[in-house]
Amino acid sequence: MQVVKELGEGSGADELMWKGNADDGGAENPMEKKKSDVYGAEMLTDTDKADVCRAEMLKVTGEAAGGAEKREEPDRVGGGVADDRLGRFNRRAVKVGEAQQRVLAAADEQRLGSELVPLRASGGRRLAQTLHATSDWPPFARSGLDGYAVRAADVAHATPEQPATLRVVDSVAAGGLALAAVEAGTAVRIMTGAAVPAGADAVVMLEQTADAILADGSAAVLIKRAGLPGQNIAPQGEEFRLGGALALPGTVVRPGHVALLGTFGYADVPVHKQPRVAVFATGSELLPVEASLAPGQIRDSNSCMVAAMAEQSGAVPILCGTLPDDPNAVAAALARVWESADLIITTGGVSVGDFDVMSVIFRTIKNGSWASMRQAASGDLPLSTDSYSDDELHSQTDKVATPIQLGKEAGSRLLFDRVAMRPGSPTSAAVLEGKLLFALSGNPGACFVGFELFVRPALLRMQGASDALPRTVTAQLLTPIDKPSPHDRFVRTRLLSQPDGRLSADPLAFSKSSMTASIADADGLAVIPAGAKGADAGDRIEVILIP
Ligand SMILES: Nc1nc2c(c(=O)[nH]1)N[C@H]1C(S)=C(S)[C@@H](COP(=O)(O)OP(=O)(O)OC[C@H]3O[C@@H](n4cnc5c(N)ncnc54)[C@H](O)[C@@H]3O)O[C@H]1N2
Ligand code: MOO
Repeated sequence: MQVVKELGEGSGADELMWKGNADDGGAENPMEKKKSDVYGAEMLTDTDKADVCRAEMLKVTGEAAGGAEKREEPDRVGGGVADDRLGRFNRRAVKVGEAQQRVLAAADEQRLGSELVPLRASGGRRLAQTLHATSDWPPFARSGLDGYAVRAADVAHATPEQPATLRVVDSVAAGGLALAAVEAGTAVRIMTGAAVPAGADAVVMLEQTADAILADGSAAVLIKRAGLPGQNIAPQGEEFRLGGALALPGTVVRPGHVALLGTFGYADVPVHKQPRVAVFATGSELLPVEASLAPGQIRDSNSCMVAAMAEQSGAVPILCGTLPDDPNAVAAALARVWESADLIITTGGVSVGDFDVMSVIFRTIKNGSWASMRQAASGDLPLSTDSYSDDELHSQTDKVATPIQLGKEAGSRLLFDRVAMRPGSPTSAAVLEGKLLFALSGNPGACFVGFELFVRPALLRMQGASDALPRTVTAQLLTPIDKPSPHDRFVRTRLLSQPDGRLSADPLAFSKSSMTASIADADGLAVIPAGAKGADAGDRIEVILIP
């Protein structure tokens, strides 16, 4: 025990981990140079680093090299200090694209059902089925102007000097129907939007006519401009034919769709249900937004930011407040909210610190002991993660009346607990008893990026979006991003239009993982691929658009 403790406080492995994963401020780590020299850390992947850490720890604890594989076995809750440390570091980084695919596959399994909402409330929702035109549109040949419905043949040669004279047989307003048909030598006065009377095949605008009286005293019109068949008439079915598709499932209902659906009589619209998203912030340092600052404490800004982002993704956030750095309290809270949420997001406590509670929760999911922990934390067992071994846990759970299922059997599985990206490398995701759980970093910048890359796509997919991944554009980088990184980097940036119409990316200052200042100004996330160098000014780079 003593040896392990010493390792924890001063090992090169730990410092290497710190260096490799802390945000851009990591460059200021005074140990950086030394550790890079020893391990070539600049280009180590997280997996490499985890391996180095593991190897170092196994060496110190006296285990054979082959023991490393043994350590891949589930690390059990409460398995002792050495196990705990191994569990903390044994997190293999997956690439962003792979992590997104895992999230989308899980979200596919959790697509939400549909509901009918009033048309007025359908804006921003996603259609649950293809909607069709319920009639031709326009439903009748419609005048585009105020004027006279005529037979084009009657006015084919009309000029101001030699106008065509037509007897006016009727007048029709929008919403009405002419009683008389247009026959040779006659016209019907017509208003914009009215149905063109039978017999007419052209409408002449009022400005090209003059009123007249015939010898018999009846009303007439002088047509002073030649007309062509079809002029100023919107034919029936010009825009849509009965049964034609208006919009496909998954389409976001925009104002234009609302207009279409209103046009075709969809008073109620079938849309995907909105995911209910529970949002917890973990961290004993967190104060509610309305509280005054106290020494060492900060306000919980992540919860509301995440809630706003969830809303922007079509979800209904449920703000659940802050949780202390106590795994049992977190497990109990997750269990409590599980019923009323479709997806759960936590922020903070996901790294390797002593109080990183979400890492503990994720380890139980990873090793299949989540259900035990949940049950215990919910009050059925007096469990404390560090006071019970796994065996003790199981022997106690055997005694409870309702047999519990272990995590995997109950539909819980880890999707990833580390991503090869910066910021947000500790971002973790799991399926928790059939529902998606995301543990975003507490660092506001990393929290934001984690949401954009993983949570938003999940929420969109649950609402039926086929194009759930973030949209990207290509832009020219305005200022260099020099720092090499073993992981892809996602740098908050402003997007500007150049005179030639192309886009340029202007990386924002104060854009470290821990910083909040630049989030509000960001139009996009500049993607700087992993590599020994960053990116030069003038490079064409990919930028993820922030909605
Ligand atoms: N030894 C190591 N330390 C750290 C590593 C590592 O690999 N080894 N990773 C670093 C990286 S990268 C990140 S990112 C952070 C992630 O930390 P957590 O996600 O566990 O977040 P916390 O430690 O809880 O908080 C980090 C930071 O953010 C503030 N915070 C937390 N919650 C909120 C909130 N709701 N609203 C506003 N601000 C919040 C918190 O006070 C901290 O300052 O870990 C590095 N460390
Ligand atoms: O760099 Mo962490 O990955 O700061 O979010």
